[in-house]
Amino acid sequence: MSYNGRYISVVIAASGMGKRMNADINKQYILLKGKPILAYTIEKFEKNEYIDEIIIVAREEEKQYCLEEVVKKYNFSKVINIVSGGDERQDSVYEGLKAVNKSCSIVLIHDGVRPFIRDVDILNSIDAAIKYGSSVIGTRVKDTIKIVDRNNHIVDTPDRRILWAVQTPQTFSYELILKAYKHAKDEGFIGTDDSMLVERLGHKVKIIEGSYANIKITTPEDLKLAELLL
Ligand SMILES: Nc1ccn([C@@H]2O[C@H](COP(=O)(O)OP(=O)(O)OP(=O)(O)O)[C@@H](O)[C@H]2O)c(=O)n1
Ligand SMILES: C[C@](O)(CO)[C@H](O)COP(=O)(O)O
Repeated sequence: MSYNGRYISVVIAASGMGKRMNADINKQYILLKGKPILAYTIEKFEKNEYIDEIIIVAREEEKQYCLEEVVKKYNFSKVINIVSGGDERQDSVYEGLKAVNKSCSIVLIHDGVRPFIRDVDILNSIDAAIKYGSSVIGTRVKDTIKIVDRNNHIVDTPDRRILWAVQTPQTFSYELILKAYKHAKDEGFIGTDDSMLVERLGHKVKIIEGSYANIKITTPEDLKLAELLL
């Protein structure tokens, strides 16, 4: 364990309510081939030799379920803490970041509902975060993207060669991401990913090309795709 003497932590955000999934249970606990989505996700980091610890962020009322039905059931020994999340993903991740080990040097932030992350992407994101201070896994946009106005009239067609769709993990020097989260909190800024908070500090974030299979399970169609990918 550990990467060239650096202590590597992972914060897995699993405190959402899955409104777009519209299922009976929160989507991170939906079973795929009998196993919760969240368990597939944790397993990727549990088995990665460079990861030292995993912090799960769960809804307060689901913490016990998460402990019994995911962490204990699948013997995840690297999960050292399950902390309560907040209203927004950003609030949840912040709680996770505050709970990492004091020795943490690099932290990966990952969505609990992205179970198809590959080992190579985890490794590349750690390498890039060590080199540049921050990294984000993403893919080149395949479609042509349009910018539209309030009436859904197209106002611009940006050059596709400079467009990327970003995923997680988003990986940072611990000191930098904590500073970015504190800054965003002080300013009342809510971003849609972690990188935005670091970008706001004026820091350049490195994009690493990942895989289109690293989907975020969001809507019912994604469950069908996930079953195929398994
Ligand atoms: N307050 C929140 C909201 C989201 N998440 C987590 O962030 C990840 C990505 O968010 P998303 O796919 O948007 O999940 P939900 O918020 O659950 O979905 P929805 O927006 O459809 O309600 C998920 O693993 C989710 O559990 C979180 O930890 N805390
Ligand atoms: C962080 C993220 O995974 C990047 O794609 C995503 O922004 C989180 O969830 P969202 O609520 O669907 O934006």
